[in-house]
Amino acid sequence: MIGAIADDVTGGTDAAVAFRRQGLRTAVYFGLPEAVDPDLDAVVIALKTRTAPADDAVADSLAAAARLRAAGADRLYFKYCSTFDSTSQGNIGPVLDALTAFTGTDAVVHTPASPEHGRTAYQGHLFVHDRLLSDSPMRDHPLTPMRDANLPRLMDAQTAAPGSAAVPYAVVREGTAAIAAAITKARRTSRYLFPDALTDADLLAVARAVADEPLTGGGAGLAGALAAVAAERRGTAADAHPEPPGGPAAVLAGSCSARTLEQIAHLQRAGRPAHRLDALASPDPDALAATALSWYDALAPGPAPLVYSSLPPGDLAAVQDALGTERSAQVLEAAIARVALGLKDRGVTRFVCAGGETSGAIVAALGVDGGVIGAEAARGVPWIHTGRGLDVLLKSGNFGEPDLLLTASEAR
Ligand SMILES: Nc1ncnc2c1ncn2[C@@H]1O[C@H](COP(=O)(O)OP(=O)(O)O)[C@@H](O)[C@H]1O
Ligand SMILES: O=C(O)[C@@H](O)C(=O)COP(=O)(O)O
Repeated sequence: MIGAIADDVTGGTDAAVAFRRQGLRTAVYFGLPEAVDPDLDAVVIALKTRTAPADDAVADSLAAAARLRAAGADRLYFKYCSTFDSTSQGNIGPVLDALTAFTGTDAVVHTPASPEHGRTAYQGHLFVHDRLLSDSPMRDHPLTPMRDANLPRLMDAQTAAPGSAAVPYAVVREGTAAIAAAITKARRTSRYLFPDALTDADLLAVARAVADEPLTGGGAGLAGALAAVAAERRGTAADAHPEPPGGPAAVLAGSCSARTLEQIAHLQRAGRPAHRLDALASPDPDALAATALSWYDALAPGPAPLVYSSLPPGDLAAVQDALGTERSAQVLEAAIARVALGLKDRGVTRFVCAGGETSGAIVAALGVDGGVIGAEAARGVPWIHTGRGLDVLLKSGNFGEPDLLLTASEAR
């Protein structure tokens, strides 16, 4: 069994669907489950550790690792963001340091490269489509602004084991044997190795070289490639295509990522009713949620509404300057989570959520502890059928076409 630990819930569903696409029997859990079904091929435990204090992130990740190992996971995967979302305090470094000790390995091959999402790695640098990570909109992320694109340097700033190294593209292009030889040599001096990858074929060549390592990690790209190797070994058939769910819907957005802002604009141009949670007007989650729910109660029956806090970089900076980055995020996450609970009480069963931290707060409030992976509304963005009469779509900030929030919440 492959056991994956994801640092947020959107990343967890992205990894889970990458496993399931290859035909692996996969489950995703939000938070630490009481028990893990041992008859699965892949299990993802999605946590909310990306921006937590490093000690908490380490403790939660180790608890998840122990649970996965007890269920029979002989290989662990640490799923972090394809844009390497982290700060110099972590949490990718501290969590990988702890998992390295847990598994007793001496080197970890990991890469955020996910070519299907436009993330590629070349000469140890991470690109988002045609730009370096540090020139992409990720430089303005509210919690993890990414102002460097050099992966070994980013890693060295947050790990107790500096000396991270890239496996250059010239080696990756030669294929699995060359990659394996380079890893054997590099692991004598470096704990963390970042193979370059421009295509899914590159990731597959890397996956063949590391499929039996006790610990690997990165984005959904390498996770999917490892799943392809596992499926190949056991002759598993690729997955069928399930239908998206129906039911009363609402869109909840707390992501300030460029793509989410486009998707919100698209939704509003289509005439969807929208209400913004304004933390400057009232930095109180209860008051913000009460105002939003009164607005909802006054709506005439119609298409799924949007409740959001998302703002473009300049307006976002004004809120963060006034309230503090951490406090404004906490207030808005708590407010949107309370709105979700209120909407559930009012009969909404289909929640389209934008943003990883935001989605983590929403699933916790709804008491959703995981589910079955359903149809993909966009690449890496599957519906989760929770088995509690609720279906949730947890969209990573930067994923999906501009019309995703609109189409996913259409009447069905
Ligand atoms: N108007 C705002 N002011 C300050 N922080 C905000 C605002 N809107 C959203 N946030 C916070 O920004 C963070 C966005 O992160 P997240 O939900 O993970 O989105 P993404 O998937 O784009 O990274 C959340 O913590 C959210 O509460
Ligand atoms: O790898 C990715 O880009 C996503 O799976 C992911 O981790 C999503 O994080 P958010 O953008 O914070 O939602």
